[in-house]
Amino acid sequence: MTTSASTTVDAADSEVGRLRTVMLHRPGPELKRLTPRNNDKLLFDGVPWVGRAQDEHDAFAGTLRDHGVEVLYLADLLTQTLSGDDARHECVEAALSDPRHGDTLRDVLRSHLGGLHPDDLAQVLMAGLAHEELRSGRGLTYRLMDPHDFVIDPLPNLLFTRDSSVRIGDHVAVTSLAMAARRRETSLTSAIYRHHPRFAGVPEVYGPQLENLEGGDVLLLGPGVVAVGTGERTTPAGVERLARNVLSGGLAHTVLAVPIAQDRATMHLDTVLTMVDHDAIVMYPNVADELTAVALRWSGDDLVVDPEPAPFVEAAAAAMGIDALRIVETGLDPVTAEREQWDDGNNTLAIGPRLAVAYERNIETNARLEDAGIEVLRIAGSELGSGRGGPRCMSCPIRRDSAEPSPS
Ligand SMILES: NC(=[NH2+])NCCC[C@H](N)C(=O)O
Repeated sequence: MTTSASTTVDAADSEVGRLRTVMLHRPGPELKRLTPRNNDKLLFDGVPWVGRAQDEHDAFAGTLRDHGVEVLYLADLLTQTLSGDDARHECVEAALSDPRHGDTLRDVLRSHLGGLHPDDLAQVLMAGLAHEELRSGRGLTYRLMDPHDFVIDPLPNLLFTRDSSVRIGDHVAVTSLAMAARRRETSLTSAIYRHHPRFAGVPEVYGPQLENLEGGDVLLLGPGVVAVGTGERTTPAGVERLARNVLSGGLAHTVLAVPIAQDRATMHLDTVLTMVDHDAIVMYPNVADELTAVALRWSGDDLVVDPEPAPFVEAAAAAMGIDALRIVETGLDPVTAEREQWDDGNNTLAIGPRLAVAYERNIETNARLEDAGIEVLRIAGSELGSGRGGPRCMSCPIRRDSAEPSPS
């Protein structure tokens, strides 16, 4: 049996090593900005009941803490980070880089943000700023804006901390988000990793100015093996860049590029499969059965791309050095599977091998997980789920025990 090596450094080399520290974002005022007019643009499928979403999220965090996981909140880290001038400057300039502003409004905003206490600045950077909240607004842009417009757009998808940064080994990849509604998120995560003392000096293996790459597409299949989905969010160029950086830096020996359909239902690889044990995944058969993978490796000083794609499950097992991946299928019949996939039935968060957090509503998938020997910690997600994300994408592991067998 594989045992885990306990670690004291921030690192992760799998999706299932015992989870020690995680970064979450408790939904806040940015969710109150969602209306039927803007929810599509802001990538939510509805208008959540914010108080209930917070209760659900608190229960999620409570479940993690009950299992010994340290929970760090993005909002706290950001507020602490913003007490430094450099971080403040970076985050403010990122908010002001919106070409809609024009010079006059940008100057007004710069002086408004410059006067805010770190607590208030963090709130504005996360929840945005409505036209009517900027009392000092002036100039043509300001005058012609609709009173309902945002001078700074809110970031309701901060909730999905998995997407804006990923641990790969002891490095961090700050990603490059594809959708306009999310792009500014990485200015905040980037500032946290660069300037917060908790993360001082963490080596970076990717950055927000690079080709599109989102954390929901990145799966650490096991030590040395990284699968990266490419579809609606991560581009093939993003996979190639990450592979180059990860392989040349010795953080992995194989990267598997996994094409997925360019659909909302399958926006990230973690919507169709996630790991629940060292050698087991939960996956959506309607899609995942057809998945292929192209293996990338490093030879000498260049990327070597396998000439032929292989079925994903076979390529994954080969790269991981195991006979086969055990597969737990989403749902029951194809319709239940489709419903439970949509409700993030595959988007489970492993706290350790064979121990996973899942939305309670995915009854059939959870039953199948239990039949396969996976303990399921059920959480409510009726409101949280309206952003189309589950326990995995609402969590960014900072530290997991290594999945490598510990030396005996
Ligand atoms: N890794 C994930 N599955 N993330 C879900 C992100 C959902 C978010 N509303 C978006 O569209 O970006």
